[in-house]
Amino acid sequence: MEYSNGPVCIKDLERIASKVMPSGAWGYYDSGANDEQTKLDNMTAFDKYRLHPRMLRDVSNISTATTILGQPVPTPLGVAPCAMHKLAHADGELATSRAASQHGGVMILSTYSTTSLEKVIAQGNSNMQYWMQLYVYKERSVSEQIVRRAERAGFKALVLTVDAPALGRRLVDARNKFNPPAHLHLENFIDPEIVNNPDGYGADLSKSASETFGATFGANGDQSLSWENGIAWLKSITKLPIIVKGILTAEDTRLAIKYGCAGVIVSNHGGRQLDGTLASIDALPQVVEAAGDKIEVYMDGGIRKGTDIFKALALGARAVFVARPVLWGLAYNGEAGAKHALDLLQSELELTMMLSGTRTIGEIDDSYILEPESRWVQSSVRRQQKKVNQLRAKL
Ligand SMILES: Cc1cc2nc3c(=O)[nH]c(=O)nc-3n(C[C@H](O)[C@H](O)[C@H](O)COP(=O)(O)O)c2cc1C
Ligand SMILES: CCCCCCC(=O)C(=O)O
Repeated sequence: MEYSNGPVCIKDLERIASKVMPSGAWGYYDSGANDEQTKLDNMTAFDKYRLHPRMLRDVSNISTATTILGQPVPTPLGVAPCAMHKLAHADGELATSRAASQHGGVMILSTYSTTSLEKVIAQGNSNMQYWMQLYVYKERSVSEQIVRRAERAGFKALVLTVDAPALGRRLVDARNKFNPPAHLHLENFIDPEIVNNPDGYGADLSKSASETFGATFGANGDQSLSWENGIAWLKSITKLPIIVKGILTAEDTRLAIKYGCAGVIVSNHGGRQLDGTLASIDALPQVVEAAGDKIEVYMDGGIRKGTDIFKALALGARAVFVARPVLWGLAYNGEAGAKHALDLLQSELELTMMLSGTRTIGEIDDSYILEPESRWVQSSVRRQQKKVNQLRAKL
């Protein structure tokens, strides 16, 4: 698809990626679980929160600088962990890492990266923090060695994904009988020192092609993982801060505090795991309230515009992460495309801040947002409904 001046929003990138990617890979990136209710809710739920901007403030200088885990970063916008960036572009995670470095902030690298963690972090600079995403395996030594490598390479935190004891049921992948192309490798498992049977972990994806890769995923993960045997174990083997990804409730937030986590990511895995949960943005307030000032709260899921980022920050997220938009950028034009996706979101955030009368991230709070139950939103909804009814009556 041709855009004379290039894609001007994330939706443009999505359309292009859907055209240029092979259908199996596109389906894998795009799909949510089951009816995809949660995947869709993640995006549409933002619409319920209306902005409540203030005028006539000096907005000649806007800064998106903030701190994450006590370290300064130029922006609260980061890259969520995604498996297999080489499905989008041959340069894969190297391109994403270079793009993210020009932009600054946090990049979370998936364990199921198609580029080794050492190569990915080598593309970074002082504007960047890299966090390593983990799944905990039955064979704990495999997880432990990934932790050791991440520590040696300079990753600043570990992100334990807790919403995937098994892969969600993604009907598109099932229909497509999707398996990644055989030439791709899950490079973090290609290390004879750490994994006795790298192919058992899908390292050589051609070897797992006879079964679905979801089965490969499920076979190794420790489904008995719990707060006691998982978080406490991880804390016993590393000094890196632990962030738990996939939290949707106040109850689990309190447990994350109890077990000494540094932060939680409010996430439903982009709607790819349990279909029917709350949209991330709707789950955020209860997590923020339970977290107080004890741990940092981040969120991902459905962010496609600068106003979405602003709304998440207003509801208490310290930072937000995007997955599919970056993959779409990568599919469009490798490193430049991934950077384009991040640049679009960053510039839209800056514009939203300016138009809302906020100059710093610290100024953005819930006074800039009207929650769905607010009487102003309700009366606007009622007025719209009345117009719809009048139009219907004329038909
Ligand atoms: C193709 C794809 C692969 C993903 N792989 C991982 C992964 O390896 N580990 C993980 O914790 N989350 C993974 N996720 C979930 C994302 O980190 C994130 O939670 C979610 O996609 C955010 O929603 P968004 O895509 O609407 O931005 C993946 C998501 C996608 C779309
Ligand atoms: C054997 C590779 C499985 C990768 C699963 C990654 C993931 O979390 C996803 O949502 O997809």
